[in-house]
This record gives sequence, structure tokens and C-alpha cells, in this order.
Amino acid sequence: MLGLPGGIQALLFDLDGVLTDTAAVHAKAWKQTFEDEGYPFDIATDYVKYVDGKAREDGIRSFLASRDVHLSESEVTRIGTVKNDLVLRLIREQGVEAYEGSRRYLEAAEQAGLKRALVSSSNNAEEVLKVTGIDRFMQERVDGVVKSELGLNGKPAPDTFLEAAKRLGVEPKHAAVFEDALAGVQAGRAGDFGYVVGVNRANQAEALKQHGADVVVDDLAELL
Ligand SMILES: O=P(O)(O)OC[C@H]1O[C@@H](O)[C@H](O)[C@@H](O)[C@@H]1O
Repeated sequence: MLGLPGGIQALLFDLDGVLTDTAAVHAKAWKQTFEDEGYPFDIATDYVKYVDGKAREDGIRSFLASRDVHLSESEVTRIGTVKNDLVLRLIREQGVEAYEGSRRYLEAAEQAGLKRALVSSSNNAEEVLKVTGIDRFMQERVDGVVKSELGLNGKPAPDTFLEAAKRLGVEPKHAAVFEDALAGVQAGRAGDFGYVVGVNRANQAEALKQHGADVVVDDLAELL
């Protein structure tokens, strides 16, 4: 059913890059922020490897550590705030769209009676879900805000996905993870989920497989 193996009862969706076209906006905002701070930043390598899919401050620390730069908590927070102001401005200027294939997939999942949760590292997930109208498909949401409240480890740790499966009352082996980030498919693999779908939005199908995807698609409509 829906391109999934038998026994899957719940679907755990990442947001940016899986359901909405916001991954590229985050990448652009990170590039401008780091470069304004004096750190050259390449989206195809640095964003994908160190920042994509991770919680805001984990991404900053991870990228700067790759340059052997280690800043204080307050500096990391400051950079994160600059980037967040920028990403919100870009989102408001450019608008946000849900991918048509993802919307169709969510509708099919609802009709098939599969449970659905959103699992995003972003603190802006609730707003993006509402603006695109896809909040109505989600029975649970474990986002950056919930992660901080509960003190969960961020992706690539599996904790946020495990929390979502628990909230839906489904064992990990009966849940499928949908992710476009390397840190995200890694989290799906680390949590022993029943199936990990890699969504290839950045020409990295092979890397998604290597980091834990069972299957890689360019768009969720391929699974319908
Ligand atoms: O800064 P936010 O909105 O809380 O988002 C945190 C991260 O959320 C992830 O979904 C994005 O892939 C990252 O690019 C982003 O940095």
C-alpha cells in the first residue's frame, strides 16, 4: 500500500524539503548568514553535510566545528537568531508551497487510514504547516519547540521520531520515516523504523541510501 511494505501503520514526515519547498529557503538563509559572519559556505557540500535536517544550533556548531571554530553559547544563539530573522523574511517575501505530490500522498494516506505525524527540527514548523494548510493531515507534531521542551536529542539521533511513534501508539517497526536530509534518514535507520523513504531534492540519491534510506524517490507521488 502506498509503496510501503506490509505492516506499516504510521507515517512520520519531515517538513522542510519533504512536504514543503522550504529546504532551499533555509539553505539560502544559512549561506548568507555564515558568509556575513566571514565563513564561506557551500550549499552542495556544507549545508547537506553539516546543517540540513539538524536543530538550528546543532547545525551551527557542526558546520563551525568542521572549520575548527568553537564559539560560546551566546554567539551560537546570536547567529541562529540572525539566520531565523532572515529565513522568516524570505518565507514571507517568497511564500511557501506544499509539494503537490506530497499533498496527494497525504490525502491517500488519510484515506487508507494510516496514522500521520510531523517530525521536524524546525521551530517554525507550526507556522509553515498552517500557511500551507497541511496541518489538517497531522495527528501529532514533534518539532523543534517540542524537542526543546522535552530535552530530546535532535536528528541524526532517532529521539524525535521515536517520540512521534509513541504518541501515535505505534512501534517503530510499524512506522515509516520520510526524509530528505542525510541526518534525517540516519535518524530513521538509528531508530530501527520499519521503512525509511529518502526524498531526493538535492541530487543526492546515493548518499541518502548510504545514510539509511531503504528506497529513494524524487517525489512522493512516485509511491502512489
Ligand atoms: O531554525 P529552525 O526554523 O528552527 O530550523 C532548524 C532546521 O530545520 C530543518 O528542518 C532544516 O532542514 C534546517 O535547515 C534548519 O536549520
